[in-house]
Amino acid sequence: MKYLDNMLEVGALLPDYMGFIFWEKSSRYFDGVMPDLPNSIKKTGVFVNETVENIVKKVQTHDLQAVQLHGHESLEFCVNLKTQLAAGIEIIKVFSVADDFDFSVLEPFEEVCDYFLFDTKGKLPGGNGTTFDWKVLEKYPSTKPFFLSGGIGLDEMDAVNEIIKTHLPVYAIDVNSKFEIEPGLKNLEALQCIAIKNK
Ligand SMILES: O=C(O)c1ccccc1N[C@@H]1O[C@H](COP(=O)(O)O)[C@@H](O)[C@H]1O
Repeated sequence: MKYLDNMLEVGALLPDYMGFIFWEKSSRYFDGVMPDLPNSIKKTGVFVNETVENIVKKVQTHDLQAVQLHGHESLEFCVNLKTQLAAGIEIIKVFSVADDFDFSVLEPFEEVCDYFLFDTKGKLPGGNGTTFDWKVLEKYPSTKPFFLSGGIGLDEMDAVNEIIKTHLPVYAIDVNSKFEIEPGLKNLEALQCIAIKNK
């Protein structure tokens, strides 16, 4: 999210999480003032290879409840970050997935991260607007809940509903560029379709 009025409108739909991109190179880069949002919404900072110090500052300044690590953050980095964040701030570690994704890389992160997030490997660290072949998730070896992400739009909703019905621990569906009018400006009408379906 990037624009104040748009944040308030989307906030009224009560998503569980709302994301703010703190990666300067993104067309969705957020550098504004955080509005008052319903308490149930976890304000989530999205970071790409940022320093622990800067992440902690953003968490405090914007009263974030979760951080999404969307770069090549190492296990050591995550452990260090955890010690610097107040208790209860969630760490969501992103992994960029291609057909040959090696799920064994996840195991060391299980303890320190609250959730995994699977996004599509692409040119950009995130926001590529493309899906990956969710069949690779059949090899998911863990019970750790994960966010499913990467190019999810209204056209993917049937497939989303199918994957939710499987044994996989899909915790949340993360939508971004496919629900936008322009980068950072979310399409309320499109979001309302899924918000209503979820009630
Ligand atoms: O959206 C961005 O600009 C972005 C930049 C850097 C890191 C992450 C970013 N977005 C995240 O990417 C995924 C997938 O987005 P999409 O549906 O493919 O557009 C999502 O988690 C966004 O938060």
